Amino acid sequence: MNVSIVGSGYVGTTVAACLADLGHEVVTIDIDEDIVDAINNGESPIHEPGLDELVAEHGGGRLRASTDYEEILDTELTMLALPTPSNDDGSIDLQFMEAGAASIGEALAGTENAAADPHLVVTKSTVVPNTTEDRLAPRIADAGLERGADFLVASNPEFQREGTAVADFLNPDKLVFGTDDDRATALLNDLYAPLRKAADGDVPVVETGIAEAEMIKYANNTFLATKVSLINDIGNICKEFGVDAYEVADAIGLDDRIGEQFLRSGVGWGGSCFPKDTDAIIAAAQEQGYDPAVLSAAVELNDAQPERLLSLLDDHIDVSGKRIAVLGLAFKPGTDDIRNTRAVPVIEGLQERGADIVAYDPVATENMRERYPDIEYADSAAIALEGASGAVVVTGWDEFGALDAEFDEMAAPVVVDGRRSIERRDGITYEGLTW
Ligand SMILES: NC(=O)c1ccc[n+]([C@@H]2O[C@H](COP(=O)([O-])OP(=O)(O)OC[C@H]3O[C@@H](n4cnc5c(N)ncnc54)[C@H](O)[C@@H]3O)[C@@H](O)[C@H]2O)c1
Ligand SMILES: O=c1ccn([C@@H]2O[C@H](COP(=O)(O)OP(=O)(O)O[C@H]3O[C@H](CO)[C@@H](O)[C@H](O)[C@H]3O)[C@@H](O)[C@H]2O)c(=O)[nH]1
Repeated sequence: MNVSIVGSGYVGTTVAACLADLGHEVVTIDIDEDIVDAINNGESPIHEPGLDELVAEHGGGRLRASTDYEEILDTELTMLALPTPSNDDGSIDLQFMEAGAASIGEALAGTENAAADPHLVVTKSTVVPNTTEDRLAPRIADAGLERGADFLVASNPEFQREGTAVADFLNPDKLVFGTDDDRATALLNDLYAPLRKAADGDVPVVETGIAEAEMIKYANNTFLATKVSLINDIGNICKEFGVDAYEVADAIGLDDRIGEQFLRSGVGWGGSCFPKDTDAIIAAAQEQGYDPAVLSAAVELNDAQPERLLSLLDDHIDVSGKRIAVLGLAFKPGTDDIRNTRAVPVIEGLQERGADIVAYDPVATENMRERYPDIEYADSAAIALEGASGAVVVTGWDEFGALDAEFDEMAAPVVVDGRRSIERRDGITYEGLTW
């Protein structure tokens, strides 16, 4: 199939490279010329395991990039993989999606191709229910196009995670096709046929309505975010009783109804998706007159975990004027992404207390330096710990688990672990956030 993808960021580039690898001819359209040049030169514009190889193999061949929306005319379907950030009040900002939809409409309207099959426009981005229907289809139609005759719309949300995006896309738990027209469903089936054939096991396909598909994405993300907040709530209770929350989590995870994943308690969830998507669906629900109490509580609890971490440090030392090591800056291990990382409230809490911060992360230092140029960055965890009067673990990088003699170099070995990365041991004052 000939496929176009508007927006060549994390999702657009990963999906494009994987679809090219599965045999489709794919073109991505982005306003960023550096991204376009990189892809055409066979270089991945983003860091994701496995993506470099796919872009190197297909870039400039079955995978191309362009700044020109006219490219979509040679394709049967176009995916919208544009950003859906938050407005100041947490609600979804649809300006990029509406601009992209309008550009698609203008490109399609410029053709003499009225006799051809209608072009399918698929919402890949995460959008609140009814966005495709109420906000995107009308923008496409604004160019003088008729829905059903000139174009169709569908929703096909994406569930990939950062750090495992390629593997997640190629072996998904499920595919969700939100459509209101059999022709759209047929095109999505054709698009994913090679993936379903190549996947490790059976891939269930959920055929549903467009708004249902949009909501499935929010239900998925907010369920997982709330699961982490719930285990954090349970973990905070455990800490009060001197009970090990990880032993408790391992045990309840054996119950299939609970499941073992997303039960790691600690300093909370961050990243480019959970915080923004939780805020967006809460705001959208409130606009409809419904206040989602559990989701709001999940956010409130998540916002409080970094301060709990710091108050455990306060129990042992007055950090004012002291050198304090922050271990881990990325929002999770395996990425250099610092969007909504819990390291930000931790750093700001330490700054408010007058601490002298030294931060370390194996890959996210440069990103954090742009945001906080004035704090000290160490080249290794060992250097960060040297002379420090306290350390906090914010990201669960495996290498922190191997630290040992390095603690002997601290001025006062107080360690507060927000990710259960480090084992309790003699010679250090150790506090686990929930154990
Ligand atoms: N990042 C993830 O892991 C992930 C996973 C699942 C779903 N999502 C969702 O996918 C969507 C995209 O997220 P992302 O992380 O890929 O975003 P991103 O910011 O990495 O990429 C978006 C791209 O769109 C380009 N762009 C902006 N305006 C444009 C326009 N008018 N025309 C063409 N290109 C334009 C930007 O230059 C950028 O390269 C969001 O809704 C997000 O919530 C993200
Ligand atoms: O037991 C756990 C699991 C996760 N987290 C935290 O939760 C956040 C999110 O982690 P993860 O879900 O692995 O990362 P993302 O790449 O943000 O992926 C989520 O967001 C994407 C964008 O919508 C979705 O596509 C994915 O399915 C969804 O998992 C991170 O800060 C983790 O540290 C915990 O604290 N404890």
